[in-house]
Amino acid sequence: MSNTYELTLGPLKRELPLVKISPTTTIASFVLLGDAELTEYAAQQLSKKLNGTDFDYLVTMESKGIPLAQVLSDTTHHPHFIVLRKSVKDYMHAPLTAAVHAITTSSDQQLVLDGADAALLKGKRVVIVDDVISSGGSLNTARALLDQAGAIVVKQLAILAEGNAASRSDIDFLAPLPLF
Ligand SMILES: O=P(O)(O)OC[C@H]1O[C@H](OP(=O)(O)OP(=O)(O)O)[C@H](O)[C@@H]1O
Ligand SMILES: Nc1ncnc2[nH]cnc12
Repeated sequence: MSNTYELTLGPLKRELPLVKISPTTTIASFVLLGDAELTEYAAQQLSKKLNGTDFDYLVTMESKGIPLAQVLSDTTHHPHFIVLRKSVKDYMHAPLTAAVHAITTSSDQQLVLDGADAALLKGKRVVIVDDVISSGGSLNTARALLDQAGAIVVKQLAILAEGNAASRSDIDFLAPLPLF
């Protein structure tokens, strides 16, 4: 078996390294951080999926979602977006926290919504955006925090839907990504 998977996204091609993450699962590692060209292209394409969607804020998750949300924010003229962090910081005020299980991380993790951001999101229409949706664990936890804040999730976007996520009808994405 080759040790990379060729991802094609419109005119762009990337060789993703295959990485065994458990005895039964190998992923094609998609690390968006640092790939400005792909981030820009993906944001342009995802913005088309938001045509006609009325929303107040984009919400993403630390860390690989951040550059994508930044560019998408610019493209869609929504200058302020919200980041769910992976740890509590001393500068946060009354943060909301929830446990998260993502396919890439076996240890315990959490997602954190700063209380100031939670107050901002109350009653607001939000779009969740991430680089990859796989098990859906991160998305579920993000939704739980947004529910707690009283936000209304109107769309869920990702560049790639990995494994079974590609057959979900409640997310919009640009390409499937196989598991191996
Ligand atoms: O659907 P899931 O199984 O939850 O997987 C998707 C999540 O996994 C990745 O983040 P990761 O946990 O690798 O963290 P990072 O972005 O900080 O690298 C990705 O950016 C998603 O947030
Ligand atoms: N294939 C992948 N590469 C990087 N991060 C991921 N998170 C979930 N699936 C991933």
